[in-house]
Amino acid sequence: MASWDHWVEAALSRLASKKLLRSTRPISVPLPPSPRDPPEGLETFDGPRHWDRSSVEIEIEETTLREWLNELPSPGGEFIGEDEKVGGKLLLFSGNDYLGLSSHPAVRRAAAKAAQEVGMGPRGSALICGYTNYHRRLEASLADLKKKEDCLLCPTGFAANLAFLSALGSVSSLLAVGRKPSKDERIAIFSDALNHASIIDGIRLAEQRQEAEVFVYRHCDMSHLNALLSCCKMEKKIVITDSLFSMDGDFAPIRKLVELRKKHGFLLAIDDAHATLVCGENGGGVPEVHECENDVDICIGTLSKAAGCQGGFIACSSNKWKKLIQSRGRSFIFSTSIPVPIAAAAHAAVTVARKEKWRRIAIWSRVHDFYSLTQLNITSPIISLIIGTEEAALSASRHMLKSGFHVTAIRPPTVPPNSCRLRITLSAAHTSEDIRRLVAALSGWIQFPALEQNYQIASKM
Ligand SMILES: Cc1ncc(COP(=O)(O)O)c(C=O)c1O
Repeated sequence: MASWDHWVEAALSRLASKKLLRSTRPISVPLPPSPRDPPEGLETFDGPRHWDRSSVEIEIEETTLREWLNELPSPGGEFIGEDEKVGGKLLLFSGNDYLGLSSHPAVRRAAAKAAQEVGMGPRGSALICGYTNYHRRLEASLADLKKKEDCLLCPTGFAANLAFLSALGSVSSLLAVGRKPSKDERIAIFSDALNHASIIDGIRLAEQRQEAEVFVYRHCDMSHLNALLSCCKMEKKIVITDSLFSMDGDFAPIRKLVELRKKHGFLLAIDDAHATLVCGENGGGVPEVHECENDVDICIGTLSKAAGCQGGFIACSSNKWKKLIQSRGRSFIFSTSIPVPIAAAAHAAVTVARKEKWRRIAIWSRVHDFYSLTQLNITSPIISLIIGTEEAALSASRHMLKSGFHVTAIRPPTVPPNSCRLRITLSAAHTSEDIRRLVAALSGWIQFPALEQNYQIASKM
């Protein structure tokens, strides 16, 4: 990484000489006198409580349910008849609040307290007036969680990927003083074929500005990646991948990526959006599971999933990257930073998630429950049941809705045509009984290996 250090340093000094080096301006928010003392400290619990259910139970009116059902195009055009009984409660299996933290008292209290004290600020981008101690504290806790030198908050996870990739591209422009970078001077970006849309858009931005050349490797195919890297004569290489793929629920082969990094000397950036707080003893994500935090240079994440809040972040191996991104990351610079109550709530969520380890144990037990009942080869709380055509996936989703489950059909452009699917997400707030009922409802639609096996055993008896 010595050469990357050198290139980033050179890019920073170019920025400084052009008076374009930016830094955030922490501000303190004056506190109005409080009518009564807020509860001391941060409250944590040793197991699920009644409020946890509110993150997976939703209620909708019968008319709304009917509207939902009728909105879905169906070949038969059928709708629920007047005499059909439809419960107004649905069990949610499509959210990303993996640990159920969005309803945690400490998270809600932190948001409410900050809103009472400060209001909804921050009224500007982080470079103008939208950067407070609340933001700084959250950045520090995320840097610590990810074992990185520093961290930069962004308005969303989507914005975080855009900011990182636009800043990355700027390295080649900044170094090619006063002209477009030649092909060899550009950044060679190697990207998994199933990376998240925000990575794709960030790459497109860099490509369009003629700052990068893009090499898309087949999904998780390390031989293909190795071959592409071996053929590439460009100097500034980076590999970027989702760590846990949002639509397929499989993991990137992180150990093999680390081996390839050693061999080819590229910069390794991962989008740990779905694994942060879900994977690893402390919730540090995929790098913590594989004890390779030091081999991952940039770890991007979001606070909108397991943290149950909102906002994105970029944890960087060195503060130089943070300086570069905050000076060149367009979606960071030109967007209002997250509101103070959200920053306060997210900080509480990260703290709670680290302390309440039972939540990680619970979600992985639900993954195991689902596996035991179906024998499907699943590896994470994201379960992708590929159905095929759009019509079939919509019918399956409608069937689940009628059975009391909110499970969405995922269609193009999110996934390729004819690989439409039901995407099921599990949460620590689900119970084993929820999973049993879910599988029973799904089995009216999908043939599971375990049920097939049971059927075969039963028919032989
Ligand atoms: C892998 C991945 N990265 C980034 C994002 C964007 O996160 P956010 O919702 O915070 O914009 C998502 C959200 O769907 C995602 O799945």
